[in-house]
Parts: sequence; C-alpha cells; structure tokens
Amino acid sequence: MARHLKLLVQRWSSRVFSVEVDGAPRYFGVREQLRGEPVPPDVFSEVQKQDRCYSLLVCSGDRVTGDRFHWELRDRLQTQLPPGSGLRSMSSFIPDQKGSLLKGYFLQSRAGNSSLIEDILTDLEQRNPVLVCSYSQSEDGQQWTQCLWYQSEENRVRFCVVPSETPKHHPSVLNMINSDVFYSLQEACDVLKQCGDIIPETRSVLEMLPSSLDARRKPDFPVIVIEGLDATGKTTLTESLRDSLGATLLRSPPQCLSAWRGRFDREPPLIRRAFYAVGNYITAGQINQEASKSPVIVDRFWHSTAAYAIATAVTGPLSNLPHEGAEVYRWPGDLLQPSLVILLTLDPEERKRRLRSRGLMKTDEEEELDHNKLFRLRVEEAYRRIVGPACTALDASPSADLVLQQALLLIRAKCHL
Ligand SMILES: Nc1ncnc2c1ncn2[C@@H]1O[C@H](COP(=O)(O)OP(=O)(O)OP(=O)(O)O)[C@@H](O)[C@H]1O
Ligand SMILES: Nc1ccn([C@@H]2O[C@H](COP(=O)(O)O)[C@@H](O)[C@H]2O)c(=O)n1
Repeated sequence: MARHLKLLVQRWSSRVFSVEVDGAPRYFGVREQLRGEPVPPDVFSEVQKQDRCYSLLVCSGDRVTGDRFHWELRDRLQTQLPPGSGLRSMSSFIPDQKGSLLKGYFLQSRAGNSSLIEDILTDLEQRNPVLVCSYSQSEDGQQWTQCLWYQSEENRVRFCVVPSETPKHHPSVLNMINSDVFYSLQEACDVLKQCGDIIPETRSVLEMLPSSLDARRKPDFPVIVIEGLDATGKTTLTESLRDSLGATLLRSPPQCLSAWRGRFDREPPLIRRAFYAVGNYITAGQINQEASKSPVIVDRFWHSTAAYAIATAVTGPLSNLPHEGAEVYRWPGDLLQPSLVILLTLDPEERKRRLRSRGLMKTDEEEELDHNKLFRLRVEEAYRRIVGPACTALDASPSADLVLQQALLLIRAKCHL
C-alpha cells in the first residue's frame, strides 16, 4: 500500500483537484513552495476560521473494487459523519493524461468535530485503498496548506494550496472510455467477469451472449432503432411500426435480462454501464437472427447506453461534455450498425405531462431528468453527437398517428421499404 501511494504522489504537484459545488467543478492545485502572494482557491472561500477540510481519494489498483468502494463510501460517510459536516464529490487528475482520474470526497468539518472525523478517516485509511489529506488555514486566514496523512507526523510534507485554471476537458472525460462507455464487447465482459464473485448474477448475464457476433455482416432487412428520453413515445411508436411494417420488435436491454436489470441498476457506473453494453450485444445477436426474416424495430440501443453514460459522468453545463467529434461519440467497431436511428424529441413540459399521465415507476436517472435541467440537456446533446450512425431527429409532439406517419416517411426514404 505505502509503495503504491508513494508512486502516486511522485507527481503530486502536477495533479489538479476538483470539488463539486452546486453541480459544477471548482479546481485547485498544490505546490511545494508558494510563489507570490497567497490566493485562497474559491472552494475554501466559505470555510469558517476554525473549520477543517479533508479529502479522500480512492486509489485501488483494481478498478471494480475501487469503484464499488467509492460508491459505498458516500453512504458510509453520510451515516458516520457528525451532522453539519459538508460532503462533496471530488476528484484529482493530471490534465490531459488519460486514465489519471482518482475519485473521492471532500469533507468540511465544523469546529469541535475534527477529532471524531479524524478517527473515522484514520480507520478508513488503514483498512481501505484510500488516500486521505487534511487542509488547514494559516493564522491570518490567507493561506491553506494540504498534507498527506499516510506520512508520519515528523515526515509530513505541507503543500501550499493554490488556485488552478479550468482544464480543457472535464476531469471525467479522462477516464470515460471503457469505464463509462465501452468500445468492445471484450472490455465490457472483462468488467462483468471480475464481478462474478460479488454479483453471482453476472454469470447468467454472460451466458445470454450468442456464441459468435459478426458486426460486418449486413442484415438482409432494415434495422431501425427508436431512441429518445423516457416518455417521448418510443413504446407507442415501436409497437405501431411493428404492426405497420410487419416487423419484429426487439429492445435493449433485451427481455431475457429483465430479471437482473434492477440488480445492476444499484451498482456503480463501471458495472452498470458494462451490463447495458453487454445487453446491446445480446440484442445485436437477436437482430442478426430476426433481420434475415423481416425488418427489425429496436426500442433503445447503443445511443441510449452511451448518451446516458456520458451525460452522467460529467457535471455542469453542456460545455463540460466531450467536444463534438470526440472519440467517445464513436460507434463501437464490433457492434452491429442499424440502418436508421430515429431520435424522438419532445418539449420538456409535454414530456412531463406524458410522464404524469402514465404514472409508472421511474429509475434514478429518469428522476434526475425531471429535476435536473442540465442533465436532460446533456443527455439530449450527447444523443446528437454520437455518430456511425448518427440519429435523425423526429418531433414527437404531434398525435401518435402523425408521429407514426412521419417515421414511416423517414424509413421509406432511407431504407427503401
Ligand atoms: N404522440 C403522442 N401524443 C400524446 N401522447 C403520447 C404520444 N405518444 C405516446 N404518448 C403517451 O405518452 C406516454 C409515454 O409514451 P411511451 O410509453 O410510448 O414512451 P416511452 O418513450 O416508451 O417511455 P419509456 O422510455 O419511459 O418507456 C404514454 O402514456 C403514451 O400513451
Ligand atoms: N440500451 C440501453 C437502454 C437503457 N439504458 C439505461 O436505462 C435507462 C432508461 O431505460 P428505460 O427502460 O427506463 O427507458 C437509462 O437510465 C439508461 O441509463 C442504457 O444504458 N442502454
């Protein structure tokens, strides 16, 4: 453990630290020596004189263990910390260095609570792959310093906390590929296989995969995917298209995974996204079979998996998304490409009205779509940026019958049906 940490802190002062405040990241860095006048970074601007701050960064060599620990740590801290302790998401990364992201939490403790909090943190650091730092303020309140807890009191290096520029990329973008968005079946399967002991259901999921998948094989009949946020009318349209075109209707995740979906929805992003990624390949196997007999309509596919994953991994405004044309919006090379992807778009008020009138249970992400306007905008924009194939937007606000007619026009034009 100590060796692992020493390697990690070798480039400590080239790291940037990011703390989430009101849904957007604020950045700071550390230096061995202060040059010029001290400027307290704005993360510390509201911290009272006697308060102390701490950071915990998860630094497990094994990403499944690390992600699960990071996921559980929030609940653990929320139950153990004394009331009034501020708890925010934080991360640390080396700008532009892929894979350098470490995730964790930033705590702000009220005066008088420090010894209790330090006991909790010491215990956590001793038993888990976590790196703890504490932050303290100079007498005149002008300067914050950071020190690494794993170093013994006498060897403790004090780093000066300094403001840091907003990086070119949102920190999460550095670790997105094959963590949030999987670009091959192999990568997604590797994550699920690693979970076999802790989530026995993964074995049953992996057994559903077809023995072979050839993404280059062109289906005999067109494959049309219908995408969109929840309650935009996908079920209504896909069922009508099935009847109008004499098509087969499939969905992703496929029906055969329904029993295990709830289990994976409770897991951290790495495992949850790997589950949905594998679901797309199982659906691709079903498409291959059915598209030799009839057109196939698919209710959600790769666009949904990637768009929700990207929009959840980053926070804040649209400008925090990976830029248009970025690698993360590419279609995976080993996944069947549909002939057409239709994205149903709907005014947020009408979508809410439809949700209310339907009144079904919602997933956490669907709840988030309702409450967090920025999250909804990020999902919609990520949908639009995905290419290979890109989606064709269709206004879903007219009557169900009119939406069907418009969809049929698009399908006939593109797929010559
Ligand atoms: N064009 C339309 N005009 C008015 N209401 C519609 C239209 N299309 C669907 N609806 C209604 O809106 C609600 C949501 O539709 P639907 O279940 O088809 O959406 P969905 O995109 O499949 O949702 P989810 O992704 O959450 O399953 C339903 O009550 C449905 O009857
Ligand atoms: N291909 C897919 C399909 C769905 N998801 C995730 O599921 C949620 C929406 O699904 P509904 O059945 O409720 O419409 C959404 O939160 C996605 O994260 C996916 O990732 N890939």
